[in-house]
Amino acid sequence: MEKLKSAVPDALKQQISKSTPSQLPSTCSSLIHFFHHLPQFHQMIKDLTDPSMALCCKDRSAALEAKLKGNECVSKGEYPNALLFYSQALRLAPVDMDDMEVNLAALLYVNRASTLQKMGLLLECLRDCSRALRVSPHYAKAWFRRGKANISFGKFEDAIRDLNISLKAEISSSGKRQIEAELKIALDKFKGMGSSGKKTNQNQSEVPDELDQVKLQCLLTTTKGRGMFCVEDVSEASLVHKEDPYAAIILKKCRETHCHFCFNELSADAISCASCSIPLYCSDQCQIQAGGQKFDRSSKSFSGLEGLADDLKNYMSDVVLTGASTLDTGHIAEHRHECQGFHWPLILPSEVVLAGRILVKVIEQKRRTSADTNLIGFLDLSHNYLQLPPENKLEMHIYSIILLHCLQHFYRTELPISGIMVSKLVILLSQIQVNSMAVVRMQAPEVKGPVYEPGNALTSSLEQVKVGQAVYVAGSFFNHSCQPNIQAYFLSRTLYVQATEYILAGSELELSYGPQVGQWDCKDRQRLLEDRYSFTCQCTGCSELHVPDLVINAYRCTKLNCLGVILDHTVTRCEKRKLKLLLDAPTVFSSSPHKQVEKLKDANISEVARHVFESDYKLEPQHCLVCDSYRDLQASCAAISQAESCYKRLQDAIASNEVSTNILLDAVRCTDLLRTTFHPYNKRIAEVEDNLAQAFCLVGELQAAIDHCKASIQILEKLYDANHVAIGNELIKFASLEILVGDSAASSSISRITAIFSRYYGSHADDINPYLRHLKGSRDVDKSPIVSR
Ligand SMILES: C[S@@+](CC[C@H](N)C(=O)[O-])C[C@H]1O[C@@H](n2cnc3c(N)ncnc32)[C@H](O)[C@@H]1O
Repeated sequence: MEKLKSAVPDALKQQISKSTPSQLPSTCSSLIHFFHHLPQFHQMIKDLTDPSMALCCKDRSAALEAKLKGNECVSKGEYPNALLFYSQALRLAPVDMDDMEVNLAALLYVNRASTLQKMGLLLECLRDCSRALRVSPHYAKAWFRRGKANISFGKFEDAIRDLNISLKAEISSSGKRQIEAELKIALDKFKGMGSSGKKTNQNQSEVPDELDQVKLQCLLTTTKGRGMFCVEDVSEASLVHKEDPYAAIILKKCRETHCHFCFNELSADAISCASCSIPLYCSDQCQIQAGGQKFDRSSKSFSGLEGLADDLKNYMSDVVLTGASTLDTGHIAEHRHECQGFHWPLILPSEVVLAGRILVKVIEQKRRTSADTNLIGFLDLSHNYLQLPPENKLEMHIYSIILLHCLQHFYRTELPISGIMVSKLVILLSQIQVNSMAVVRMQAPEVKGPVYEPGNALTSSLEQVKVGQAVYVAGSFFNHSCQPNIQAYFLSRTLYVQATEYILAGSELELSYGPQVGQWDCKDRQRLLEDRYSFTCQCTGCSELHVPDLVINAYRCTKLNCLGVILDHTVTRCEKRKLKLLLDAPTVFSSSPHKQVEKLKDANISEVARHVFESDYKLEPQHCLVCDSYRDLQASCAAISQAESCYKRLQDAIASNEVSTNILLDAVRCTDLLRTTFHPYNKRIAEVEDNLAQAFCLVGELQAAIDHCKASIQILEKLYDANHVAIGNELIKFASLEILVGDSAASSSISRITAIFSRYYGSHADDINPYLRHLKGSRDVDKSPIVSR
């Protein structure tokens, strides 16, 4: 990329850096023309699209090597390693490898199934047996393994059928003897169990999602372009929107750990694409929907075994043909055009590959509806092309031309390489920047046992991890607010949007694109939104004076018992801008400064910044906003920086689980300094209290841990609404500690957490945050305290 960039002549670079959307067809044409005569460019496209050079090819000898390693691990009893090697072999095995006694894929599935069974993963074992049978329906060992798995499952009727088919398919007499012995076990158990061993319905009943009848309208706003509004009142905690992505892609860092279709964590029996070694899926269903090819030849060539009774023949075809369907799922196969021995999807950035998926979907949809194939205007979404830095504009041009060349290897003449087409891709890339959402999962903490056992207290913060990136068409019309009234979350790759408060008819529904009031101060939120999305936030949280923005980074007044805030220059500048906005055009905003004081009396704004409204709206840095006392912030910062190095030592000690008494005592001492320098509601104090709670928990001083955790929550309650999810997350740690000391108050903490999480995630709260289920489970267990209070 860097080489291509530097090869572009300066004059063309200049043109591109200054280009507007309407000039794009011309700048794109010029760059196409330049690359057309550049051998380096053609070499790059060849490298990305030549199947003989692809890194993603199947590899017979590597598959066999991995299989051998798997076998060695099994013989040493190293089952988790064996699992890894068999999965790797399956990923690399060519689908039609029939030059061995048994098809290699079928053999590998059975080997993996037997390993899974040894690891106690019966469902996974059963699925792998069925996959082996879909490739090789007459494979006696696969039926045998399936029979054994069904015995372990207690499904004796199925086990008897599996073993009878295995017996018919097996040719060696020693093999037959082994099967007969297993069959006897199954028959005995079936008789012994009576009806409880009868076939059970494996399908888990799924609770349908209830989408409340919330009517939404997309309307033009005065400051933020289009936005989503509700037509009627929306009650708190109701689901207002649910949508599957137009296109989605897994992030590179999650390729080996998460399903490439649904983005859930991969199961032990993950499956791979039949034609390339890149995507991994958690289930056959995900693989079908993604459009990758399956190890599945049975539907074409299935024939029952000679002399088999009719009911066994039917059973056999049920097992072999289930999941083999090439049923139209309604999904556009998002992997198919990336799976022809090309390895560009592996190399290009995720958002470029995502743009390819969107373009392909547009083409396929137009094909299905026989619409005009002139692909003018892919998606009607906003973009930020004009605001992009020059460097990004050039990169987008180059990537769009590369992507189009790569896609041409699949679509040939259907995708002409023209200035117009490339310009549309450039716009698509900037639409993706503004509109795509990060699909996130709550990182589940490793919980090895009940919460009331030491070591299972959750004192570190729950982290959200980004697993995918997706574009939702209607979801793209929700604007951002730093004080959102809705929350977005994801199950599988589906977007859910839920109201977190009562919303009056005609109001705008706004979610947070990341930053929120209480999390960062106004200038930091604005900076992030400018950098990432190229807009200046116009939300109410960034337009009105309020307590969290005033206190979050504030210093303490030097006068005893005064709660007024002292601000530094940067925060003062930002708050002054808000004040000026209000004074210049109070009618644009919901309330005038005076009214705001009235409105915010409950929120104690006068307690921390009365002066602003009493003395001509004066806001001076380094002076208390209640009593005007002066604080030398340079000296305060110098003192705080010493304390910070002490906290750094504490954090390192927590990370390595080596908290010494000295480090802990130093940190406690420094916290006293922090409390005399920072405003009592300053977020840094909350963070430090949280660290101290974690450290005290690690050294087993649970009461001290509880006290510090509580102190942290009390500060957060000044920064966020009391029912905010950030408080819920902290309360999880608090309840976890309460349980550990046997405090019966844990029960009410858990009730509060449950209420908060239902407000944000409705009936999906436990799925979104698995630790919550764990915590709730503990409430029902009567345990005496491990440490008495
Ligand atoms: C995902 S789109 C939302 C829909 C968009 N308003 C439209 O007309 O298509 C994001 C874009 O909306 C605008 N936007 C969203 N929230 C905003 C806010 N709080 N302040 C200003 N502009 C905002 C920005 O232009 C941003 O790039």
